[in-house]
Amino acid sequence: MAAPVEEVECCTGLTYSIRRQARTLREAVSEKLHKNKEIDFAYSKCDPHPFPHPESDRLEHCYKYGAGNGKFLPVLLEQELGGYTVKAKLGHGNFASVWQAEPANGMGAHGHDSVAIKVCTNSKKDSKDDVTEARVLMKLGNRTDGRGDFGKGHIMKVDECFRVAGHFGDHFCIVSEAIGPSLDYYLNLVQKQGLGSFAYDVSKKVTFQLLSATAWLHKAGYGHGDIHPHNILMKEQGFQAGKNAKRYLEPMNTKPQDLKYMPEYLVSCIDDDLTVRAPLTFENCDVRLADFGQTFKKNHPRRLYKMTTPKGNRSPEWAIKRLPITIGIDIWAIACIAYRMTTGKHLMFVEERYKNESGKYTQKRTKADINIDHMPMMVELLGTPPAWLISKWKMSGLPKMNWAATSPEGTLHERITQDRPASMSEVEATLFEDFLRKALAWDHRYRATAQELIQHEWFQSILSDEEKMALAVMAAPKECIITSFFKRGCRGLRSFQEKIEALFVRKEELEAESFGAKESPSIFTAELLRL
Ligand SMILES: Nc1ncnc2c1ncn2[C@@H]1O[C@H](COP(=O)(O)OP(=O)(O)OP(=O)(O)O)[C@@H](O)[C@H]1O
Repeated sequence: MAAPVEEVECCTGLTYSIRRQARTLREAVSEKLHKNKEIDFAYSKCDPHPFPHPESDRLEHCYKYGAGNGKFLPVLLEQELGGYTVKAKLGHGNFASVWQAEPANGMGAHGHDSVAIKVCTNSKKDSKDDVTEARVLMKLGNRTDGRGDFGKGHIMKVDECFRVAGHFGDHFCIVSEAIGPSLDYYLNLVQKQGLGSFAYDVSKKVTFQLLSATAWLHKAGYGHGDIHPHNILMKEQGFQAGKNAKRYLEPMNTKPQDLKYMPEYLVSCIDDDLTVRAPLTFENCDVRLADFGQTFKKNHPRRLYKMTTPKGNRSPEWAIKRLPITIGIDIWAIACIAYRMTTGKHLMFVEERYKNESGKYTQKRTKADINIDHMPMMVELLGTPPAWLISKWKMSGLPKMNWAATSPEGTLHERITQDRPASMSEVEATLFEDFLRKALAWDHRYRATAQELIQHEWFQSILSDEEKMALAVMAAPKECIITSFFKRGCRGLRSFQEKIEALFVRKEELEAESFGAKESPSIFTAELLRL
């Protein structure tokens, strides 16, 4: 008779029963560790917020200071920071606090009398990303696409970087021009004013500028990876942060052992105050794409350890296993933002935290839990995904769907009809739907590129003659542009000698701009032979 399974020895020399016990023990330990981790996490996050704000919890939490990794540098107003004097707080995110500062002795090296200093957290892992962010932004600042750099002006520029010593290691600081409030500020402002959404042409213009910045960025070989309203800043001439209030810390709000690492007070930032600004207008809206902390090379898959993009703006690639994260995630996020600006409603909204019985937000939801809500929402809105994606659906742990019953078109059309602003005509609504469908293609390989989307008819009504011309140049094949560039160089010249010289000058100019390296030699020869 065969021996009972428990008694059989496996290749490790242990009986199955011992292995099973060991596994149970391991699982119990890991569960306990996980629970402890959660309790610790929940403990710090669920501490009473030092100053619960009536509208938001935008004041950073005390746990962002204490001992450890990933903590902020305590900064106070009027403090000296790398040759600048801190004047006001501009905002904070998960990985940095941002301060408006003035050069300690007059005008700064880059001609700005007021700058924004992004003081990054002390974590080594984050610091690597911050250095990457600064390096990429500096590199982008020096890059040209040789076609007039359409869209580059809407990308934030970096002036300089330095490091400051903190309690637990160095903090990397990035100095840039102080730009203005974030798009999120204006979205909250229109909500508060009861307008619901931006004026229709304003939302179109912001989307267009955002797409042109993204098109330039993608052409330069990078994806942004974290496009959301907090990271889209609206340029304001002579921008000054609004009044900052000092909120003095009380010991009861902080852990006693962390007290010595806390700043004396926290500073409320501009985004808290929704009373100081007028809404955006078509004339004054000027986008700057900021926060390149998650930027990635176009052809390299993204690292996933630090994701801050609002979950509702994430593309299906985030949830479906073994799909590459490409620059298509930027396009998806922009489409979601465009919908919110135009209609005042979220295209897809998922709760990022659990709520307790009294309706208060508590811990963060897990990624899997969020996907279970988010993905069926996508199906309902955009219709049935392609067959290959359905085959990956199940292994990605997503909820079972009755694919036969899902509508192939989805409810996007009905949603637009229901949510569209009164100023959007029937024709415009059709164009808007077409724009969204192209940007929200399930398959990232068939999703429209930023370059294609800025040429979309939906934008035609708001484009200036200059912009139309720039778009035509971008759309023209490289060969045509180079040929006309050589031809223009010889225009009006009579002598053979002058024409040859002009062609050589143009050739050198092209080489200097490293534009059309492949095409220009043959076109140059052809033009030379034509003389
Ligand atoms: N140059 C600037 N001018 C004006 N305000 C700025 C500037 N840079 C950043 N801010 C403000 O500071 C906030 C936080 O900055 P940023 O998004 O770069 O921080 P982060 O920690 O990397 O954020 P995230 O958590 O999104 O990764 C922004 O939402 C914006 O309001």
